[in-house]
Amino acid sequence: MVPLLRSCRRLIPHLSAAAAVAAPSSSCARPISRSLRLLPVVLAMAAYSSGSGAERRRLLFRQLFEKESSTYTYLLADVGDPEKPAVLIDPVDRTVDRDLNLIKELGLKLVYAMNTHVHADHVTGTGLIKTKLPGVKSVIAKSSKAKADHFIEHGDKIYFGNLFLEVRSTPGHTAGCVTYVTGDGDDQPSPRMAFTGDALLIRACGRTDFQGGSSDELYESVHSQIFTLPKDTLLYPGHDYKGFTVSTVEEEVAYNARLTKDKETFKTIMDNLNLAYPKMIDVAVPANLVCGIQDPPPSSV
Ligand SMILES: N[C@@H](CCC(=O)N[C@@H](CSS)C(=O)NCC(=O)O)C(=O)O
Repeated sequence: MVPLLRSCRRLIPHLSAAAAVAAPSSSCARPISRSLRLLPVVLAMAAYSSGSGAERRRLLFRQLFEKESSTYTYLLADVGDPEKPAVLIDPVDRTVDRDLNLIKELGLKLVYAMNTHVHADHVTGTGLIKTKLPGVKSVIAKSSKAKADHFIEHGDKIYFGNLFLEVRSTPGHTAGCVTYVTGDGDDQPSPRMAFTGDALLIRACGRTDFQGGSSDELYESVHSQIFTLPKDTLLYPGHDYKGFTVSTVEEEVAYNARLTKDKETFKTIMDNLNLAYPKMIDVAVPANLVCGIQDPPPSSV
């Protein structure tokens, strides 16, 4: 396990360890009562703005969709910080202009363009974003063996303003998959939110038949790193092919069609998915290993 503050100091050099531990929460926090938080309308709103009191207002959250690959990109920002620092999780090259335009309209400062893993079905937008906004740093797991500015490991924290994402290693769909989880603490959004990439899809999960995939490992990853989160944790997948947008730990523990089974049954299900290979796999994987930008670009070779 990596010391929790190791990468927070590494990724945000201006933030001291002490400041990271004792990130101040606003004195004008007005907590929502527990009973109010149980009302369905408030739960529905949590998909767009998570947390209680000041922490809820600090987090700006958008779920964005790329329809050709059915990929979700997530935008999170700390709008309680004067600079409004933001992160993008799993941007797609085709929708980079849409995402950067939104970031500009909202007055955010994009700090990190992050991937949950080396995608096989689309080209990541992280390299293109870096060419358009040179200050932005790309982030991916060290275990992915891909190129990026920052390599994260299990237990690392990625700060944007006073908010942070905790890194949980969730291999199985690919060897280098991670899940990003909003911070645990009174000054962090509640309920927590987990960005699962392709480890966990709503009522399903990522396939395990290439890129170092392993159904055994995926089962362990989801059960140990995602299903152990608080049951009200909001789960945001990397894709959805059925029209779902968000789930919770409680829902998936009860209803996930694959991961509610015992491990041997799960492995049999995964061995018999019989899915066609992603159409773009031969282009996407080599491109994503170098942040989506090939050097020199394919057209000039
Ligand atoms: N048809 C799509 C690829 C669909 C696919 O294989 N999706 C992956 C995630 S992207 S590698 C997956 O894990 N699916 C699990 C499932 O149960 O569908 C294309 O050709 O791009």
